[in-house]
Amino acid sequence: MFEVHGLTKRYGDVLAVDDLTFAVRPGEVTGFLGPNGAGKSTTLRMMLGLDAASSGTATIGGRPYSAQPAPLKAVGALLDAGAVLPSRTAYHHLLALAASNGIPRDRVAKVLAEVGLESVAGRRTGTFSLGMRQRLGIAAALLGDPPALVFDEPLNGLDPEGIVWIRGLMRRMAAEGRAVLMSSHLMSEMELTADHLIVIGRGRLIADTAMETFIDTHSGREVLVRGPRTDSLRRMLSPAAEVRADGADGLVVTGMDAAEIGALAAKAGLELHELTPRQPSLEQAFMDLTRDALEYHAENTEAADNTENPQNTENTEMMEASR
Ligand SMILES: Nc1ncnc2c1ncn2[C@@H]1O[C@H](COP(=O)(O)OP(=O)(O)OP(=O)(O)O)[C@@H](O)[C@H]1O
Repeated sequence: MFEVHGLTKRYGDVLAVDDLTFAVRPGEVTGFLGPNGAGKSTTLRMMLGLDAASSGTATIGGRPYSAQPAPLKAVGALLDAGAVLPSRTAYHHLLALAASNGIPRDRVAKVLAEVGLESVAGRRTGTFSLGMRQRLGIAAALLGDPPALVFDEPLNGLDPEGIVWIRGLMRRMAAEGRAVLMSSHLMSEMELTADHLIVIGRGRLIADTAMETFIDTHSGREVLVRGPRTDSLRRMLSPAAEVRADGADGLVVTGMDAAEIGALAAKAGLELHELTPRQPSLEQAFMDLTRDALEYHAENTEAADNTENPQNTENTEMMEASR
């Protein structure tokens, strides 16, 4: 549905997007991830014809955005929720968009109901909260009932109910066969929402893979072990596994599974009080993968404290060349 090929953007000396190639499939929610300044918004703007590419192409359903006869029917997008005339009511904002794209006016009421803004449809958007503006931006994206949707940080400003609603909406849009591309820094939400991930760092593609594969490959599986004799346990497990302390009586072990650790402990006659495989998270996998691509980070962040993950060097293997 979306195809990006060799997409590159230079702003003077800054290479914001560097030879990006990827595709976004229909029927899936694809998460678009990258640290601050990685080039996500620039890529989305080029895909939507809001910025000219220095080189490369971006198409939606085989055509560039500028060649779409009715753009809102081809792709719905929320990039900047603030980009609305403050003096216009929500209803008139959507009505103007519908009129300029040949969309029947009854869609306006439908999308206002869909995003929960019916009761404030007659209010000027200048009086809207950030979350209300986000909902209005989503209504605009849905207006043309398009087969492709792009959302840049759609969760900004949404309350917990709104976040759960967005999750359901994205899943439903994908289940209806649409291609959904969504950027967000909220990893826990992304993990619940996306099927596939495209990760960029410093403008370059660093992963293009299914969510599950991404987490499995980029996050060392950990096992929490507790017992009264952590010193003996540590000696027994390293150097075969990577071991770090967790409180006075615990160890977090990477590189060995719970069964192996349990068997070794039993053989050595070491008492264990806990042996728990820990579910790796998208957040951990993302931080491990993108540590080298961070441009802006504070000192003493958790990312800097994490132990090294030897799998980081295998980033390029994650890219599915066949896609
Ligand atoms: N109009 C512009 N002029 C000059 N540089 C720009 C412009 N727009 C973006 N950049 C630069 O391009 C790079 C990528 O920015 P972009 O906004 O695309 O990143 P991002 O991944 O969306 O970041 P964030 O997660 O912080 O929103 C940054 O170095 C940014 O400073």
